[in-house]
Amino acid sequence: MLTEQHVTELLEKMKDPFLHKTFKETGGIEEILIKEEKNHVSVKLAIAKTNTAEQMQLQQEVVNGLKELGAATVGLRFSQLSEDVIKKFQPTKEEQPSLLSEDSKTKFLAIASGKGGVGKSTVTVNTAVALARLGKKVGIIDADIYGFSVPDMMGVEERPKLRGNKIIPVKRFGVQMMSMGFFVEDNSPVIWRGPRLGKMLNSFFKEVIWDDLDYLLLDLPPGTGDVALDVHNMLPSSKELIVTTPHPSAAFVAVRAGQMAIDTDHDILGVIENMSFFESKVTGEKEYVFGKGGGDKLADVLNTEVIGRMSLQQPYDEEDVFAPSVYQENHPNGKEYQKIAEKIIEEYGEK
Ligand SMILES: Nc1ncnc2c1ncn2[C@@H]1O[C@H](COP(=O)(O)OP(=O)(O)OP(=O)(O)O)[C@@H](O)[C@H]1O
Repeated sequence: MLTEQHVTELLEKMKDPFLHKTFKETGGIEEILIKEEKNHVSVKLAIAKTNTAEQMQLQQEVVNGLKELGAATVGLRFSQLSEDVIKKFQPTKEEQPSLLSEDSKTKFLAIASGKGGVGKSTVTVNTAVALARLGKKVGIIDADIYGFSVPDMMGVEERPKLRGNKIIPVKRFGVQMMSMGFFVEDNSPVIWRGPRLGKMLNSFFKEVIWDDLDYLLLDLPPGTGDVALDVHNMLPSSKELIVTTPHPSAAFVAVRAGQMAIDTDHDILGVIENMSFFESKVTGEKEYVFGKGGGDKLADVLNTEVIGRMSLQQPYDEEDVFAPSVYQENHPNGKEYQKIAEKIIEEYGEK
């Protein structure tokens, strides 16, 4: 059984990534909480610089270490070590400014679902485009590494360019994006396992020249399996949108995705009910093809609200613009996404 002593022993040996001193030396272990019934460990560590790429690396190390000790889920928070302690150990090198650096103003928003096919990637892409339409600088990381679809949905055929050994993201409709899809040939399957996967995701944060982002949206892998959990644990602190269809069984599995967000210390910003209804073009009548109430039920259980309901409808066909999943601004779903984007901006306290 996992005990506080085991966790302490593990953490005391690990090092602060900037001071290169163990947490035993820096006194950086601030809190260890174990929920025995769920096999969940919550840890708070003080480090010399928070919200950096180094923090992510450490985050991964801590999570892997705790899982090896037997934890099923891990909640990890970081805080700032006091100036006095930092001075005592004198940092060795200056860190480069990055997306995850202290002065970064980028807000993270992850999009999750209980199962595949409910429209999680469609929601990611359209929420990003809607934020960009409101003048925000937006990026997407397609963290659904095995099931990447963002470039395809946005009709992107070009690949990112390199500057030195850094990658410049591809941009369309004002949205910068990075996806595993750019690095595989001919749509072949990705057969990587955990560590390499983690490295790839890490490099999407560290080795990409993101252009001054206001928002970075992350399309998470569907479900609540190992990959989804690993990705959750690797992400910096972020808010989440949970996507479901109105069908009761879809909403039921989505509860678990919501629970995973909570267990990994991510706030749930709201639920999006996709494919809520079909509206007849002829009579304007709504038909509830997949049933009713799934989104409300899910929001209820997760103590949040439904912030958007999308009709079952494809974007309009356009002759000169190819982007199979991007709704136009005047499309009913496009308008609904604008409302969601406004709500997000409000939630992040920008208005
Ligand atoms: N509101 C909608 N109306 C019509 N089709 C939709 C709608 N939302 C999504 N779709 C279609 O449903 C399919 C699945 O959507 P999407 O790929 O976004 O789901 P997903 O949850 O991300 O799936 P996965 O996680 O398995 O990749 C796509 O073909 C998409 O175009």
